[in-house]
Amino acid sequence: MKKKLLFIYNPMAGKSKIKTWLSSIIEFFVRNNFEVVTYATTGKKDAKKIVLDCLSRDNYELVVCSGGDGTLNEVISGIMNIENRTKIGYIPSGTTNDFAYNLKLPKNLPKAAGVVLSGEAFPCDIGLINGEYFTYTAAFGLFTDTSYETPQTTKNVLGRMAYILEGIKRLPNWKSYRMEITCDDRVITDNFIYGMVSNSVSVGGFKGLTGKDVLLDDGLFEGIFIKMPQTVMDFQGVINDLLKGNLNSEHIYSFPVKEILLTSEEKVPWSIDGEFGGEFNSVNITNLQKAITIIRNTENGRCVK
Ligand SMILES: Nc1ncnc2c1ncn2[C@@H]1O[C@H](COP(=O)(O)OP(=O)(O)OP(=O)(O)O)[C@@H](O)[C@H]1O
Repeated sequence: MKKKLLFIYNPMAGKSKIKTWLSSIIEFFVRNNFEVVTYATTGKKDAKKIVLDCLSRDNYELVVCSGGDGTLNEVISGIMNIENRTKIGYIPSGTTNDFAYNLKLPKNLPKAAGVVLSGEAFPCDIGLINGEYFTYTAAFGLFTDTSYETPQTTKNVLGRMAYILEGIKRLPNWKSYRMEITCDDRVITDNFIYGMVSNSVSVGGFKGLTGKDVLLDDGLFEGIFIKMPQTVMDFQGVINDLLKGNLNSEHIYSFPVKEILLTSEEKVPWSIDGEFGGEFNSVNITNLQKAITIIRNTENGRCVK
């Protein structure tokens, strides 16, 4: 008997590359003895709704999604609400595809489809921020709004360059947030231009920002909080620290996070997996260890181009 595979793709993600490969990817799964149920997403939260609808009606061996980090987030959020969490396969076809680096997935879409069937099932941590799930990052401050305010039409034409151009536009408008951060027995009060709780070697397309100790299943996130520079020297210090990967300095707080509380008088806008996550005075983030099973590439232990 054929096994069932639910395939959800965002036709507008990235430069719409999935449209070129759609038929051959479906044929590949069918040739490998899967009955493929396919849905194209039509807008925000659609992928989550499809997962909830389909998985409440039928049993699936695999849920495969294709799109960017936003689509993956929606699929995972749907799976997190199901009792028997189905295994997830991912074919990255978005603009940045940060999370795909962690799974060492090929950029070539048919090859990534191959990994869905040949890779290893990996239990991966998931984050919970004020009741919403995130796959790899929750962040506030400098440049985080570029990820959700860059128009999809510009991303379709320019790819990642669209984010960079939006980021440059925002450079003159630095803003800091006064926050109290409580994590384990540490309480910090300071003015921050940027903060991030993440589980990824790549954030916003930049690799290495989160340090060298990123493990996706250790029950811990990496917390990084950059203080507001007071002088030009401070500003240079922040840039130098980031370039050198020196995350524990007089300019930057960095520590592992199992659970963290951030409070502020002013409402702070958050980006969750690159999408707008809401504005909050109080944010509670928890690591849900090994909450989902996702397929990763094991071929030579590296990203295949
Ligand atoms: N048919 C559609 N038209 C427009 N937007 C859509 C459609 N389907 C889904 N979306 C929304 O598009 C948003 C962005 O999608 P996604 O993250 O997959 O691609 P991306 O932004 O190009 O890539 P990345 O997040 O890796 O930078 C998501 O919020 C998703 O809900």
